[in-house]
Amino acid sequence: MADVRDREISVEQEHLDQVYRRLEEKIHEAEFLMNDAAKRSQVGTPGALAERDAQVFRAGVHLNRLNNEFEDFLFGRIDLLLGKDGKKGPDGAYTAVEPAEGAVRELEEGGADSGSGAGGDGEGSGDGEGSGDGRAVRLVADIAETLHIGRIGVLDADYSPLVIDWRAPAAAPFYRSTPVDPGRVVRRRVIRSKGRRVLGVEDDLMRPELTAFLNGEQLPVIGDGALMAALGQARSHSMRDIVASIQAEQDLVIRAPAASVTYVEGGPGTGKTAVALHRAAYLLYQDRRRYAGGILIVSPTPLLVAYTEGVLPSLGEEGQVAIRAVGSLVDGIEATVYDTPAVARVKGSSRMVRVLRRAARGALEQDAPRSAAGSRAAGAAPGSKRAAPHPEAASPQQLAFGEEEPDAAGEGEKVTPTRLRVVAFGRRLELGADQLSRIRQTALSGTAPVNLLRPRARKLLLDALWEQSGAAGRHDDPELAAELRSSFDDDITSEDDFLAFLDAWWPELTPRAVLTAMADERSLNRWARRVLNPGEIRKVARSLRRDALSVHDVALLDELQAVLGTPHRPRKKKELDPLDLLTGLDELMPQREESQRERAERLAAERTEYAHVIVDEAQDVTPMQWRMIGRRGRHATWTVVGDPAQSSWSDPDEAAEARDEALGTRPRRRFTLTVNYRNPAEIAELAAKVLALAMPGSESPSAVRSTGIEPRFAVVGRAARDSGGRDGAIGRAVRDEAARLLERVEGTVGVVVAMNRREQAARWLAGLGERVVALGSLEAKGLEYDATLVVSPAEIADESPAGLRVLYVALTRATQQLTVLSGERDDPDERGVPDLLRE
Ligand SMILES: Nc1ncnc2c1ncn2[C@@H]1O[C@H](COP(=O)(O)OP(=O)(O)OP(=O)(O)O)[C@@H](O)[C@H]1O
Repeated sequence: MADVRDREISVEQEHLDQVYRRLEEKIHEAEFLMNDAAKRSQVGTPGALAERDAQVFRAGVHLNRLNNEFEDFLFGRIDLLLGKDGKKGPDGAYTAVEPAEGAVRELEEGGADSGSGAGGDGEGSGDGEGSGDGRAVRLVADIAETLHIGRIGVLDADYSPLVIDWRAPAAAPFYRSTPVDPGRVVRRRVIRSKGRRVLGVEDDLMRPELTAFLNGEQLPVIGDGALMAALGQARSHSMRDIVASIQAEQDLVIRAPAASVTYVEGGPGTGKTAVALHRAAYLLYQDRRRYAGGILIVSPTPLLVAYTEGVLPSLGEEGQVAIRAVGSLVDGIEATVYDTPAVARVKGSSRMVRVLRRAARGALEQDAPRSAAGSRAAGAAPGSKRAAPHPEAASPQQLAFGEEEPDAAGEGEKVTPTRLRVVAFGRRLELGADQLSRIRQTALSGTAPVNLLRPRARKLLLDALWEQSGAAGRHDDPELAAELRSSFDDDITSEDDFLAFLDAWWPELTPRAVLTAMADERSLNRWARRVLNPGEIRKVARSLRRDALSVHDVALLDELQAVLGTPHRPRKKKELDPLDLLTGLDELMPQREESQRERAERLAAERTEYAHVIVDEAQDVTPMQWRMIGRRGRHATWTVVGDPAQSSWSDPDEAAEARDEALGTRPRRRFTLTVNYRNPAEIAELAAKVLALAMPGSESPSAVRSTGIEPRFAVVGRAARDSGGRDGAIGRAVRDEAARLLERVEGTVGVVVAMNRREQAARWLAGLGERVVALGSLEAKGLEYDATLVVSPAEIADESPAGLRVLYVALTRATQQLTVLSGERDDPDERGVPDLLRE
């Protein structure tokens, strides 16, 4: 068998060598193009420069891709029967899925072919031996086509396919074929290679009943379990692509057409995130022009973004796809602070829409500090100061979630003017507080964005002053009257005092300024009356007095941006070199046109709407966040990926309503993933107990493998507590167990604690190295580790109304080993099993 394996490896090695020779040729071509294009820079016309830029850009992308793909470039192969009515695709391969009539023959043992067709639809399968009249027959077939599958397609010089791109239609059978429904595939092979060397091959036989021949020799089959090998590998802090082992039910989702909304549900570890990322790459491959509008992937945490962001480049896709955490969806802001569950529940609720609308209007009359007019609303510098602190200090729990102490310093305060005085036509005119207030209310009637109403307010002020001046009745001739009015307006609006008044009375508000105004409890009380209760108002106002923005504040800022609007400003002319201006050279020099690359980069940076939006861990998106995400995909198609059983949001119905509003009336298509590829059966079984408590009646996905290693239960002993104090004892127990797990696994260890122990846990683990990390329960979403230590299930479950579901998430992060550490609150039994995890 070892001989056959070696021979098969060298067969694949030969093919890989050929592929690399071809790739090298292509690299030389790309380099030649780059050099050639660079030479054109001598030709100074703008057209030639733009053409050169475009060429360098294309060649650069090509070269970059080719160089990138060199790792693990070729990973699959399928050997196929003759196809029925197949068409050749652009990659030179046939796309027929079903075998042709007569592709499979019956062969009498020791005799000649019977010639009967047993091809299509698995006809002729069964034990493949014996015939009705007692003679032994075998099913035989010739391999008609062999395809190699890789990260990108490579054609030979004569346009025959050396490698098929994994996303091409001809590659689909590599993922879809199963022994139950094999189509044309006889043998499916996964090739493991590193750099230019083939390390191994693993085969699955899709038609075991068949004796197949390739070039006159029987087709050999090597080992099995490429998927198992992939699943058993040690984990690092970045996710790997699954391109070599995508399973049939996952492939259906990845290749689903991108019309409307695609919903994907499935339990922990069923590959939802992996599928979402591969789908982004697939969509770009299918229709690059359509997705030039960009694909946005929304992730719940920056940790998950960091974990997943390497997958797309490994699939050959960069640039068109933006992966953003939900706390970083507004440009210039990266929120990582979490509000307490009680505050998050209010800030995430769609009730906030009314509060924000009222606040945006009310903030004009505030005595609270405002940022300078003209600064870009949502782009206000993160960390800019908030209002003076409330006398009440934040509760310890809030500090645990919020991290930051309330800001101690006040700020230069501006006061809304209550009187306008001007001189016009030699008369002193004055509007008092009541008049000004009436004018403001009139200007604010309707729903137009507040910042766009300033011209209307200005006009109303001038009308009131004009009326007071008594000049209105001076001329009967309408033309003269209009002229007089126009010179009156000019007079007033050129007065510095008037302009200063307008700036102070109707400043351009930024979302950040309004949020700051909401930190004042009295003001918030006014704006939130009959929408929030007094307890909620107090908590929200207090949380807003913290210096750093929370993840939930970001959706509020985005909503405020929509409510306030951004006044149109003419684009600034490009700055010219002063020397050129002096010499007049600027007039002679052709303006350099924006290169294709610069334009692409600028558009990507300015992009606020996308052609396709993928929402990962959608079960956690709050109603306010759905509104924010919805604004980024008003004309998009969507892929929404989630698991209700893992939701940390307390009111799923409200979130579903907001989601439906964001997605509009587009038709929905649903997929469910059913197999857990992450957890061994032993861990999945334990987690299922919590699922039964969290969501009675819901089904857990079936685990695909088992390791024979049962979860371990540890307890912080009374003796340890007595000697070192409670927290000291837990800390020591956590550190010891983490060190034990580090010895037992090759890869990563995740220690999951309740949110308010986050910092504490990081200190407990200090010095144990980079393979181990401490995580707050909400941060564990979507991540995975070789081993996980879950600290005090009861603490995690009691954190919020959704605590049991958060605990379910924590228990489903391990790929190999799990330890549960209980404290007193967990009420462990004599085996150390905490109350929540007992039968
Ligand atoms: N077809 C596959 N081949 C190899 N590995 C796979 C396959 N499908 C999933 N996996 C692996 O299983 C693990 C879980 O996948 P993923 O994180 O995408 O699951 P998920 O459904 O998003 O989980 P959760 O809901 O817990 O976040 C990952 O390590 C992923 O690489």
